[in-house]
Amino acid sequence: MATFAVSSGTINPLTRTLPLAKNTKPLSLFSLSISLSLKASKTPLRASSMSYDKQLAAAKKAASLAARLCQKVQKALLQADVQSKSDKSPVTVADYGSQAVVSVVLQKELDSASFSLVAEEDSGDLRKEEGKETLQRIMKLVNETLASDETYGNAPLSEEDVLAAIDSGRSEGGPSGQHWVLDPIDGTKGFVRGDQYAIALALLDEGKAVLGVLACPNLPLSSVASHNPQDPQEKVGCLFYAQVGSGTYMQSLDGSTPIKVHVTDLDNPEDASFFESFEAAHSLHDLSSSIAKKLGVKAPPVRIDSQAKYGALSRGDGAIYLRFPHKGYREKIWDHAAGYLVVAEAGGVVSDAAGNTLDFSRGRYLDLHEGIIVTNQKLMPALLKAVKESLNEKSSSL
Ligand SMILES: Nc1ncnc2c1ncn2[C@@H]1O[C@H](COP(=O)(O)OS(=O)(=O)O)[C@@H](OP(=O)(O)O)[C@H]1O
Ligand SMILES: [Mg+2]
Ligand SMILES: [Mg+2]
Ligand SMILES: [Mg+2]
Repeated sequence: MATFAVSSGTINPLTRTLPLAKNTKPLSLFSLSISLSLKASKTPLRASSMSYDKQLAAAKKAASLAARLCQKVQKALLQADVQSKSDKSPVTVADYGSQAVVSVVLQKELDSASFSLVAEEDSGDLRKEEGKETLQRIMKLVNETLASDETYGNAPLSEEDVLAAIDSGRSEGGPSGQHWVLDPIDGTKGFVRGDQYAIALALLDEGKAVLGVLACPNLPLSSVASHNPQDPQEKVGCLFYAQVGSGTYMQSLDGSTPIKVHVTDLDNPEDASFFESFEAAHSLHDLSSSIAKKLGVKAPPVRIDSQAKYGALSRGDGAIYLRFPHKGYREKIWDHAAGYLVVAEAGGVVSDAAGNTLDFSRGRYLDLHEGIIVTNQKLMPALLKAVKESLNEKSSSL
């Protein structure tokens, strides 16, 4: 079979063929949820007194398997794999496949009776006549991925199971109970370009983020500041994870010993570097550069896709992340919940442009003031001041 080279941010598709699933015997997700519901716990526990170790292990497994699926697709990416959703944003077989894998793994590993998932994708387009072929491909990918883990080897999912797994992400979330929050591929544009993307999974308990897992298959294990994309020896593939009150850890996606990570302790903004969206349509680059100038930041912006920015910042690759969407854009909780906890547990601060902490308890949207800013505790006061001044200048120039 032909192979693909993914190097220096470009993808060369050489084949349209993906391997067939090893197993074809269908297992209904319904029967799966019945058997798992018998294990459901009836005792609600409060966020502050809980350990989330079991959920964390399940989330790491789910995100790592989803990353495996995404890596396979990114290596073989075809234009035909990229569809446009009704809001014109791209979606690929990997976005759907990743969402299905995470949903199935979480339900298999944990109590499925109380399972609630707030996730980006839904199966609407896949249920249409023209979505049939794509659905077939997603089902094969999902089954191949699950079969690659020995625990799930013998029970392939049917098309209906895959559709149901994707649609389990329709929860509205909210302030009570536990809700998983998933972006199956954050940075789909980066994914399609062959650049950075992340599988971002968080758990909310009573409206607060208590777990955050970020799988970043293309992020170098060493700092992005010293990253050399020409170096074939350079290792990539990071898994960041955080549990409330327990710090943030990073390991390689192929399973190295985890190391505890911290945001930078820099206190001079002149020495800081800052991250922003790769896509200018997603964040006002002019505004970020005006803020950076006020702070005296000398380094040029580091533009990378997705919540990989939160991961990179949590280990001190850069000191500041600025995100100012164009007017009218409403942020979604899955674009920030996991990244928020990864940074907060590494000692960083994430707020809106007015200094308010992010509120994930209000449903699928994040309602906030103007934008999102992220840095360490020492730099935050100066950053807030620069943000306020730049926003005032911007509004008085309109
Ligand atoms: N107009 C607009 N403004 C702001 N943000 C938008 C906009 N459109 C999309 N999105 C969301 O941006 C997510 C990608 O995150 P980033 O901006 O960090 O990455 S990127 O550099 O743009 O690729 C991206 O996440 P994914 O859809 O999961 O890729 C979107 O949720
Ligand atoms: Mg999207
Ligand atoms: Mg996203
Ligand atoms: Mg996405």
